[in-house]
Amino acid sequence: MEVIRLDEVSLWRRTQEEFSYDLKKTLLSFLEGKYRQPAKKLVLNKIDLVVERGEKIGIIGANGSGKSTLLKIISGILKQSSGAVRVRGQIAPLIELGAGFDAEISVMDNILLYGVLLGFSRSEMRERTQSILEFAELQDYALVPVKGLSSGMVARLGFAIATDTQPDILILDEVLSVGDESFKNKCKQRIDKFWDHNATVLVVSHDLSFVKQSCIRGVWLDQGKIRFMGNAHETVNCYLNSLNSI
Ligand SMILES: Nc1ncnc2c1ncn2[C@@H]1O[C@H](COP(=O)(O)OP(=O)(O)OP(=O)(O)O)[C@@H](O)[C@H]1O
Repeated sequence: MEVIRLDEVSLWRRTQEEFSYDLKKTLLSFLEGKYRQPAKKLVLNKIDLVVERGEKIGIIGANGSGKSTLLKIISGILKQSSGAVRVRGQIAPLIELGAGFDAEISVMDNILLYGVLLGFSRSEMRERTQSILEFAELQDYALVPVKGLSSGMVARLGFAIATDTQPDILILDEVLSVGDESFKNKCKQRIDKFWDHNATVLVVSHDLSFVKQSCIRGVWLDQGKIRFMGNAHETVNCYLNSLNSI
């Protein structure tokens, strides 16, 4: 059964330089007749992707190739400029490293907040809090504001929350690159559990051996385009070969 379908999905984003334009400069250049349209970049370029229920897909590629953006489009955080996106089933929240949490409030309150956003009642979430803290190994940090955690700890918290709720579709961004070895193993086991439950898993990772080991299919993104798609081994090898030939 098809759970995700992207047809010719493209996304344009304004380039970062534009953010440094201040209003006065823009107005002045406009008055002088020199106004330029803000530069835009094609971040995703006609992506076609069909994901079947239960697939485990690893998304790889260079920095800036569009991997996280693709996950955001699938999760509905970003809207494509053109093309169609269809997703069937409950999708886990995509919690980016560092973002997504309120840094000023405690770990516990962030867990409750996320739960409520996901539609769980407060009492239900209170029950879940313990298992989330335990999995993330952050029991001693329950009352610490998130800004007091290391980036690896934030990633662990994100992973623990996203995977505690048994979603149909699990989407993970880079979490495995940040966790230490023992946490990585725990993550792998949990991901395997999702596999057993026939959940669909999409992972962005720079950890190519993880992609080879734990994913069935691989997608290699290159400058916003799918450069190669196939079984995970083939995809990783193809990507590595291209790096070696530079
Ligand atoms: N908030 C933003 N506004 C404008 N452009 C952005 C924004 N975030 C990312 N981009 C641009 O979109 C492109 C793709 O970024 P994306 O984060 O999806 O890449 P990535 O493959 O996940 O990279 P990495 O491996 O470094 O995490 C890059 O050119 C980046 O500069």
